[in-house]
Amino acid sequence: MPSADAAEPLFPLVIIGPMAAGKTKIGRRVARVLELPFIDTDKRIAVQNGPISEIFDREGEDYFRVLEREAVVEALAEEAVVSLGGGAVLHVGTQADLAEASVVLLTVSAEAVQRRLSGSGRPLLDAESRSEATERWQRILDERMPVYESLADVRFDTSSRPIAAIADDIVAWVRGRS
Ligand SMILES: Nc1ncnc2c1ncn2[C@@H]1O[C@H](COP(=O)(O)OP(=O)(O)OP(=O)(O)O)[C@@H](O)[C@H]1O
Ligand SMILES: O=C(O)C1=C[C@@H](O)[C@@H](O)[C@H](O)C1
Ligand SMILES: [Mg+2]
Repeated sequence: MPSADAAEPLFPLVIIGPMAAGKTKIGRRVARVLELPFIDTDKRIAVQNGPISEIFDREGEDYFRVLEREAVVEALAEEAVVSLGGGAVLHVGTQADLAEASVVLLTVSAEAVQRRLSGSGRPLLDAESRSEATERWQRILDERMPVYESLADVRFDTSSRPIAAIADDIVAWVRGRS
């Protein structure tokens, strides 16, 4: 993981990590505390194109990734807190763009995530049971973790602490860099 460099621009502040790590909830709170706009790329895609699960069903994952890349490019041009979809970091262009941003990785244990995985529009985790969804989540995480780690400037685990406390830690980290 690269070390913090005070000369780097602070914003956008980008939140990455696996599904249900808390990117949306924690990112929104960080933005509120920093008095910055908040952008969630999944939410933007859904507002413009309909629910993500329907995009996957209708057009397939590759089409979703094209929409996602467009949403990421647009979001990263803004001085904002930006939460990315879990797989957005797979795009090589996004990987290059994140080298210029402040990147926070949120992690979560499989035990904690299992409690968070209700049947809520995550097409890659569609499964008969919560335990099967958690197994899928773990397999996807194992594949992506090296990418997340290579892009992150700092990481916070969300398994066992309240959203507000984690958001405060992120804000303190950001303020410590400026
Ligand atoms: N620190 C936490 N402690 C307990 N529950 C949490 C915590 N952070 C997030 N959650 C809960 O986990 C669920 C997923 O959070 P959130 O939607 O923010 O995750 P995400 O990383 O944006 O997931 P997605 O893959 O859907 O984009 C929500 O129900 C949220 O309330
Ligand atoms: O991890 C992923 O690949 C995904 C995560 C979600 O945030 C959504 O972007 C979508 O369901 C795909
Ligand atoms: Mg989210």
